[in-house]
Amino acid sequence: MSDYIPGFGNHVSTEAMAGALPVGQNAPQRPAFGLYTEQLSGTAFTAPRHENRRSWLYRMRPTADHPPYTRYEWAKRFAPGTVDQPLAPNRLRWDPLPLPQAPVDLIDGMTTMMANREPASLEGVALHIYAATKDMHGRVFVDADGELLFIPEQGRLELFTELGRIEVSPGQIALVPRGVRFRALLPDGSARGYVAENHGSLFRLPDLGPIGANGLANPRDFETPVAWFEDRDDPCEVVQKFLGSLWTTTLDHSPLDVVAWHGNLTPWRYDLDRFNTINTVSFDHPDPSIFTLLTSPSTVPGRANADVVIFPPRWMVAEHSFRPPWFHRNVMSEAMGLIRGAYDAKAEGFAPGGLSLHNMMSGHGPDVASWKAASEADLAPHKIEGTMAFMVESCWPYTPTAYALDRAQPDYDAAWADFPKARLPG
Ligand SMILES: O=C(O)Cc1cc(O)ccc1O
Ligand SMILES: [Fe+2]
Repeated sequence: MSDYIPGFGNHVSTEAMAGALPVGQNAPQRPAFGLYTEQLSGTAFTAPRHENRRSWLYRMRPTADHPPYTRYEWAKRFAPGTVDQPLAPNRLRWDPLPLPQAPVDLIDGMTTMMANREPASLEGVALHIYAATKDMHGRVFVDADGELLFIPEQGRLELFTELGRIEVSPGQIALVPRGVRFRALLPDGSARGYVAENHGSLFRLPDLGPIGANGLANPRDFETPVAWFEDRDDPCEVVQKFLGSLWTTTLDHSPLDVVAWHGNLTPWRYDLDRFNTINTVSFDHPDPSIFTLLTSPSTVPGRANADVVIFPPRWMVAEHSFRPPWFHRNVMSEAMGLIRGAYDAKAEGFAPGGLSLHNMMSGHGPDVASWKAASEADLAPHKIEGTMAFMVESCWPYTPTAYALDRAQPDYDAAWADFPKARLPG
């Protein structure tokens, strides 16, 4: 569908028409072909160089030329705000959302499940689930509140963005930067998956520390699309998420009209099967930070605004150890989803497309069946196959939306009921 340029955070130069990209400067007096120059900033102008992200866009019309936005009255489950009554410290889990019966596109098929902080604080993360059955026609979406990490679970997405076209399948993820307009098509007729909306510092690859220079998600496996544009003079609605609400305006042309661009603020996709999973070859279950794919640091060193962690197929070889996740209480808050297969800490009730929330300090870990099986297992090397779970772990506790809270599984606590009591000697 598109050509891609390998690498994470690289300074990319790409043009869909020869001669569109200025050479040796960003803002020529008269850009080629009468194009308009626009800088799109993902970090403050003055961010340290190694964190600074921006791209220069050369487009057929300036983004500035648009009528006023008014409230978008549809997509009632998208960004409705979270519940405002005190939140009980309960563990929560959700069954997958059904695909809509009627034709619904990605925008109207979005359900916000939980969020923390406010977008205006430039911190926090929201988790949405999309379930869509129709291409976006005659409209685009743009998120001023954060970058969007798409985690498909069913069906491919074609993301036609201002900076190029990305096809992403279940088992891959894709990122659309804050402020980049895009249209989503569903080549398989329907699609379902998760979106992590990051209001905080931009996702980056984690430091590897003693792991060394290689491992986990390797930079070369991220793919950025080459420039692509459409020259369309028919009406195009722009739906924008801004400060937690949805807004709409209509242009008389497609804003996907960027003929060339250069910079390091880019969309990308990544195949989760490329993740170089690292784990114990001796004993005990390492902290799940060993599986960090992306991190959005907070202002406190080592305490992430959001870590995106995956649990891929892997060999389990730990000796004399309880191999699945241990029981734990975490100062960080954990939202989890499942892309395929089963998760090794939950024998039942956590289905692909489902979601769970273990907020700050809530006791959780293996359910009774997983605990029993792992406690009695023969500890021969064993490969966990056909699975892909993920976690968006945040230092900020999540609050569900009213829609999500109403639909949480009623019996999730039963996952940890009826553990036999320890038998002390004497
Ligand atoms: O709760 C979970 O299932 C996520 C998780 C996985 C793991 O391997 C260790 C700790 C942890 O929170
Ligand atoms: Fe956990």
